Amino acid sequence: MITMKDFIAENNPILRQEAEPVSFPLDEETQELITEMREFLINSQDDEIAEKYGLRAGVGLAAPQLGVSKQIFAVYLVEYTDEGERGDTIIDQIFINPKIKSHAVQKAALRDGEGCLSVPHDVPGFVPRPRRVTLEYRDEHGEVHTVKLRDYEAIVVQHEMDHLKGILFYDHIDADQPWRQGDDLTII
Ligand SMILES: O=CN(O)C[C@@H](CC1CCCC1)C(=O)N1NCCC[C@H]1C(=O)Nc1ccccn1
Ligand code: NI
Repeated sequence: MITMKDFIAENNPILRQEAEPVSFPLDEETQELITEMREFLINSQDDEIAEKYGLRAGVGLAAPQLGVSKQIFAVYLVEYTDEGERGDTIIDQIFINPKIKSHAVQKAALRDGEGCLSVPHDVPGFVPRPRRVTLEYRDEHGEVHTVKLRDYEAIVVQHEMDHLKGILFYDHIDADQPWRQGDDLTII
């Protein structure tokens, strides 16, 4: 199973590389990787398992974070009830060779900024991203899908897309005024 020791260090050059496209049908190794990436996200959001294995809870994971420079990321986003029970699944998906086909001009940023499982320290500041994106990707079977995402889901997917392009969230933070909220920035 994937644990935090499988994450490469923040200064590892692989995190700054452009990841390679994946060919289909997927080979055994890639299929195994994909299964493990999704499992990691599910495990990391299970309090007991996360506690037992020292996992940082994550909602998304990109292959380059594990030192694998392939255009693959996983997102596992579920709703939680007030009692912390697992609710509806919002996104449970493997994205392969993803492409942003179009995006809104309007920007959105998370109120508390972003973090990254590959960055073991806080970097404060808004991370402005297009508020809506249209994403085309292949699933693990090679099927092509196109989805429109907005707000939090759009932010998560763009954070992962950045990893495939060697970009880290703090590359987007305004160095002079990290918490500057221009009039075209929606805080969510
Ligand atoms: O590339 C992928 N990463 O670096 C994992 C990141 C991805 C998110 C960061 C901002 C948008 C996508 C991640 O998930 N986090 N960032 C570091 C610590 C918090 C954690 C997080 O937001 N956890 C979470 C959120 C909701 C439900 C469960 N867990
Ligand atoms: Ni990240």
